[in-house]
Amino acid sequence: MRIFLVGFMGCGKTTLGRKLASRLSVPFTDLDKVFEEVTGKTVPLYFKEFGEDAFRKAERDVLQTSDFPDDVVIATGGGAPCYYNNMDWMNANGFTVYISLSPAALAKRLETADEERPVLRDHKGTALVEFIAEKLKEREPFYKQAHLIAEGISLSAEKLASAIALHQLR
Ligand SMILES: Nc1ncnc2c1ncn2[C@@H]1O[C@H](COP(=O)(O)OP(=O)(O)O)[C@@H](O)[C@H]1O
Ligand SMILES: O=C(O)C1=C[C@@H](OP(=O)(O)O)[C@@H](O)[C@H](O)C1
Ligand SMILES: [Mg+2]
Repeated sequence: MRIFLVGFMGCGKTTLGRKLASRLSVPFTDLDKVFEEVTGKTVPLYFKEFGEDAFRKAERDVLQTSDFPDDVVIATGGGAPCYYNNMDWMNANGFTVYISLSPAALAKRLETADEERPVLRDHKGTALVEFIAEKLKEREPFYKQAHLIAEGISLSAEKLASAIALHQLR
């Protein structure tokens, strides 16, 4: 099965995706990493040089022209489902899982995360929570189109694997 993990920055797509893939004994792919391989630039550098609109176009092309294996776990970038027809495309080309987390929980993780996320700019503290809450409101209608919604607090790869297996049996 081709599993796409979607959700806001910091919900754990990359971290959990790697563990889930290992648990299912399938390869793991991170869309941000594929993006960097294809374009030859890191995501923050691409943002800086070409801006967000160009990044979204390139991200769509990378997603929709990648030759993903049939069995794979793919961690997407937090904005990917919300631009162009990417969410429909993922729903048609795999099984999608939204890892859902509250703005406060996301902020707690993102405040300390060292990976550079240009979309967050330099928001910190309560401004960060407010920024996330606003952005999540815009993005959640897309995330919620996923085949499965998983609560991200204390979510393990084992729990996620079981939830996916259960959903497949329905
Ligand atoms: N289950 C978890 N509990 C606590 N912190 C986590 C958990 N999963 C990820 N993190 C931390 O949150 C940050 C963002 O995780 P990451 O996997 O990069 O999220 P995403 O790919 O969704 O943006 C990282 O610093 C990571 O160590
Ligand atoms: O939410 C976003 O708009 C983005 C999320 C990032 O991925 P993560 O969700 O893995 O941080 C990365 O694609 C880029 O910085 C933009
Ligand atoms: Mg990630």
